[in-house]
Amino acid sequence: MTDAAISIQGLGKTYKGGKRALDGVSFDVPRGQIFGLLGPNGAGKSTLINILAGLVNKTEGRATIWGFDIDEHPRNAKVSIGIVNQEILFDPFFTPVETLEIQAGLYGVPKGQRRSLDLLRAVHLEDKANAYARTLSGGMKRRLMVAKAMVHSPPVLVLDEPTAGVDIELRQQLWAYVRELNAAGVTVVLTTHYLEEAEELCDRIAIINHGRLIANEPTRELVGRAQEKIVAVTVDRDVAAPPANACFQKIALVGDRTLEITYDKSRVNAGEVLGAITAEGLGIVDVSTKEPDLEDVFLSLTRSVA
Ligand SMILES: Nc1ncnc2c1ncn2[C@@H]1O[C@H](COP(=O)(O)OP(=O)(O)OP(=O)(O)O)[C@@H](O)[C@H]1O
Repeated sequence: MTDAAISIQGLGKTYKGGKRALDGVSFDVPRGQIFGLLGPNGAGKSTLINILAGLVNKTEGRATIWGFDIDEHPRNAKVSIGIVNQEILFDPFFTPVETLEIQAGLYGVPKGQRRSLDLLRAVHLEDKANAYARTLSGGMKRRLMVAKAMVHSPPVLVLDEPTAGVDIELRQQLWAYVRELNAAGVTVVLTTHYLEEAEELCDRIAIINHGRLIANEPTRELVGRAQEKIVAVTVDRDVAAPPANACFQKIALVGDRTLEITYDKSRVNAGEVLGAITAEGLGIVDVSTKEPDLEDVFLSLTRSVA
């Protein structure tokens, strides 16, 4: 028995035809977190989620959901998780409220315990409760998919690329709802290509590339791992050409008096960089630094193991 919301050990998948989609992937999703699963297209994220959903058979390894092994206790594992897939799947001739009632029926939720209207309210679809689902916009359908995944009140919710094709306003609404669910105790796993969102939303991030896990850390530590740092230095006189120095990785003149310097923070510190400027006889008037964002980290990690 594990305390993790999801625990994956040595998970592997080789598709018929020989494609190795997952290779020895192990990680835990701690309970109560918003956990980001990132990776480039084709990295294996959907395969992993489909294994958890019981839609794809793994070839090796183990996975537990809320302590239930997906092979030994598949029913308990299944009711512990709600999954929102990339594809929008529901019958267009049912209304949202009917869609949720049918789904609750499939999960054996007794009528008295169903909360279809509450769920529709939470995803801002209460005024569409009785409209035909096929008349909903793309964003509304996606929100209905989230509500559908929550009918059996699972402790873990997985969202596979939930905001692909959703406009910014709806995306914000969806994230607000994800945060509310998480605040109410639901562990959330999401895959996304929007790195800045993962950075903003997720407590912890795992990165998969070519079927292998290449990072699994608290978001803040992951961001801190970017080694490149940029400092913009404004000096007290016009500079004709940027000075060269071994501690600069790159230097560019971005105005008559502003130099943008990229340095490797594992090798030199900001003091040495500024010292190299003053050693050129230039006075420093202003300094600003740019923190690396997740995009930088992601690119440097995926590049280094490609
Ligand atoms: N049913 C299948 N049969 C054979 N190969 C498959 C199958 N499904 C996926 N693959 C391959 O396995 C690899 C991983 O695919 P997967 O869909 O898991 O990646 P992903 O990270 O979810 O990508 P995306 O973000 O594009 O959805 C890819 O090379 C894909 O082509």
